[in-house]
Amino acid sequence: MAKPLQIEVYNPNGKYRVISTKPMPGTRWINLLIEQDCRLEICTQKKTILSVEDIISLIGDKCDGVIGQLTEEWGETLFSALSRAGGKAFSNMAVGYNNVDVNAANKYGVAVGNTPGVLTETTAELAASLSLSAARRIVEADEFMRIGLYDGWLPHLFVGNLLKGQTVGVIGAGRIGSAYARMMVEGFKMNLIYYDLYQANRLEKFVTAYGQFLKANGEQPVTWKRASSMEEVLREADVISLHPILDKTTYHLVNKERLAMMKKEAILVNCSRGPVVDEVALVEHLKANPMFRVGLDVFEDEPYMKPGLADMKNAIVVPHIASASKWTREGMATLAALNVLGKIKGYPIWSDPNRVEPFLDENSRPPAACPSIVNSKALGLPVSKL
Ligand SMILES: NC(=O)C1=CN([C@@H]2O[C@H](COP(=O)(O)OP(=O)(O)OC[C@H]3O[C@@H](n4cnc5c(N)ncnc54)[C@H](O)[C@@H]3O)[C@@H](O)[C@H]2O)C=CC1
Ligand SMILES: O=C(O)C(=O)CO
Repeated sequence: MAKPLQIEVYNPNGKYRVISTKPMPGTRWINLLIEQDCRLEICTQKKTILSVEDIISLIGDKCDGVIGQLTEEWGETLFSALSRAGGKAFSNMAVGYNNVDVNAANKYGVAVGNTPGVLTETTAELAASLSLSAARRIVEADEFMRIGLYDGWLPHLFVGNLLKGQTVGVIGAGRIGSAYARMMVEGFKMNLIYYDLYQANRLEKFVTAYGQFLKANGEQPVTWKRASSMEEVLREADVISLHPILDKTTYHLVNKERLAMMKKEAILVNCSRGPVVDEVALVEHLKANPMFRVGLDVFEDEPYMKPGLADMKNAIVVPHIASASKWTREGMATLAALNVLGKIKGYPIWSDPNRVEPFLDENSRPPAACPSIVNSKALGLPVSKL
């Protein structure tokens, strides 16, 4: 038999057994669970990505709920194991849940939680950082300094792109895409073109009002346009940031043909999910177009990069850290724990998963509701009247 995974146990006599497959930042989430009669077991095994077998061994014979991670494959096998152990609650510590087979969860009556809202600005800030770093070649220049190549100011040294007055393109103007668009429009006075299946009304109103403000102050107003196709964004924008969910419709959304439509000196940023971009095609495109730059937080075969990507000077690569601010990560842990706790306690579902502040206030008790359950309708779960 395989050796049991290392765990840390809180409140051993608690009535409900809750597993967290990873230690998570902060202590509020731990306290909220143990105050509500949960025995909490946190897997502390030194293994970054747990296998399905590892998680089955953690679930064991009795488990009321699991807080899991986006690196885990939550499908038929795990939901049936959780259901056999009496569990009806699972939450990803993430907003994206492409690692979860929601149909399988529905089949076993397991509620699936996620953590929207708390990571919107933090993730958008990383996309903005990558955009700026790529435009101004900050990583290349930093490396140049460190290896002692700087021997004096030169007119051509690390010349990059000015953002002001250029066009920012957003594909997927939901929570994060809209927050990023506002940062780039307001911060750098870029014009906006976006593509989404739905109209981003609030974003359009914001850019209109900001354009009027600039005009009233004698400055060039910013503009917005909702593109009728993704290709229109690719052709027109100077900086393009990808923020859709990952599903069948967005797999390899950016492929060889679409890369070829982009401007030769364009910047592409991906803080959504790796498979939204065909990474092999991207490496070829970067090789053929040295002035084209990318900023990547996510990769097609995480944690690996496709061959050649790491050698490209026109690529900035960071290890899936877009939501990694202390406030956000602690908030994500709290929301994930409250999703599981709420389902165990039979609480209703919070009516607006984007309005998460009441759950995050450290100085008051969180509402008696599950903050965000993605399959609440399919499971017929009641909605909170709060
Ligand atoms: N790199 C990181 O650490 C993080 C990555 N993410 C990723 O970002 C994604 C988006 O998060 P949110 O903005 O909170 O979600 P959201 O649901 O608010 O926004 C997603 C948007 O994509 C649009 N969309 C869906 N299919 C599309 C298509 N085929 N073409 C164009 N647009 C399409 C939707 O209409 C929606 O407006 C998450 O699902 C997750 O995968 C989120 C947080 C952190
Ligand atoms: O929340 C998500 O979807 C992430 O990728 C990590 O924050």
